[in-house]
Amino acid sequence: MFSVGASPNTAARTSVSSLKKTKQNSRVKSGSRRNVVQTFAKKTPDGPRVCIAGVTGAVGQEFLRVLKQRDFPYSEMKMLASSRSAGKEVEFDGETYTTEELTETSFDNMDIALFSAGGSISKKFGPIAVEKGCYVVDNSSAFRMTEGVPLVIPEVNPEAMADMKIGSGKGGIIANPNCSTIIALMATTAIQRKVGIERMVVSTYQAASGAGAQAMAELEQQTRELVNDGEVKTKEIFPWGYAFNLFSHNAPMMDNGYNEEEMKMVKETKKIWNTDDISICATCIRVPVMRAHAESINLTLKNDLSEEEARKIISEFPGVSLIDDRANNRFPMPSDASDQDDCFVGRIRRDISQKGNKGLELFVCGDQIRKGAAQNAVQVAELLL
Ligand SMILES: NC(=O)C1=CN([C@@H]2O[C@H](COP(=O)(O)OP(=O)(O)OC[C@H]3O[C@@H](n4cnc5c(N)ncnc54)[C@H](OP(=O)(O)O)[C@@H]3O)[C@@H](O)[C@H]2O)C=CC1
Ligand SMILES: N[C@@H](CC(=O)OP(=O)(O)O)C(=O)O
Repeated sequence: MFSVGASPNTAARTSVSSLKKTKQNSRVKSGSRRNVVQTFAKKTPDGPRVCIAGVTGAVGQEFLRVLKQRDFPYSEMKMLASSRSAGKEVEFDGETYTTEELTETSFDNMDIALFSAGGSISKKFGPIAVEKGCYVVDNSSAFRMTEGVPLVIPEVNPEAMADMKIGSGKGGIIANPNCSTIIALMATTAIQRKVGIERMVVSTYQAASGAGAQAMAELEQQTRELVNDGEVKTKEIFPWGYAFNLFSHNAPMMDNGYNEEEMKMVKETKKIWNTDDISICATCIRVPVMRAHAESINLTLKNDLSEEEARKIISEFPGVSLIDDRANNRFPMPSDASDQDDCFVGRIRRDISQKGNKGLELFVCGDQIRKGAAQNAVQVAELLL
């Protein structure tokens, strides 16, 4: 077993896997499966011109933090949101920017547009940006299943966008996968590569951040109300109480009894792994956690894999750290993953309900706004450089 440090936060950062790979500021090179550290300048005349559509939202704000933390090179930065936010000041990298209303001319002379303003905005403005020669990294689900649009987790399938580079004279759309999908595949891709996965059953425990900044504020408000007044009074985002409660994911329900979030996990996994030869089902639940998702994953493998080998290959995967300390009953928690780049995996064990060494159970936590959204998108943008 792997031991972890005394405090939860130390524990989160202490992992066997940290020895063999880079952490903060690591970059994944196209065509490579390992993180490679590179040093980029920040504001630099030959950097790309970057705009952020949805900068005032939970993901948009995280874009700014991630761009800065990863020293993303840029020559110009433009902040875009709805007309409600036009004129709002945004601080980035020591400069003050005025938020502009997103319009058709917003993408003139831009190289990269990071979109996180919802699917309808992406559908309307994504193609306009591309027409103007801009690369769109889209956080919404608008184009994820569109043929020809790469759906990329840089640690998993950078090759899907290998021919997309700034300076090529054309633009394009790259879709950022659904956050629950990203986190699940960070935990399981090493296993898929090594022995193949026949069946994957996922149960998620999803944070408020996945429903946006207002849902996070409502969870905080309801918690205060429950503690101070004994009842939930504010129900603007969800029709039921969220604090001290949990409920089936709020994505629209489909005819087959699964909701859209669950079906995204099924379809997106197949596209990212480029295979139909896998059975997947998911149950997605919203829990009263602020920003990191957790997922319990049950696998049926195509070939035998021991628990020890599984632990080894998962720990070696870039962007993954282990917290798997049975002696102290210490496994990944959302508080470990919040604000962290890595996804944390633990509870790696044989599924005793399956014969031989073909059944595996594991648990993963990842920050929904970070690796589940903004960080993954910025890593994708790095592949464009
Ligand atoms: N895995 C992933 O890739 C994830 C993707 N997402 C995607 O990102 C989107 C945003 O999520 P999140 O940040 O949590 O949501 P928020 O509700 O926190 O923010 C929404 C953002 O979109 C902007 N916006 C809304 N309407 C318009 C408009 N008409 N024109 C321009 N901008 C507009 C808002 O601007 P204003 O403040 O002015 O209203 C705000 O900046 C989601 O809808 C989803 O599509 C989210 C989480 C994970
Ligand atoms: N998956 C997010 C919501 C979201 O934004 O999903 P998508 O990017 O697939 O629309 C959640 O936790 O609810």
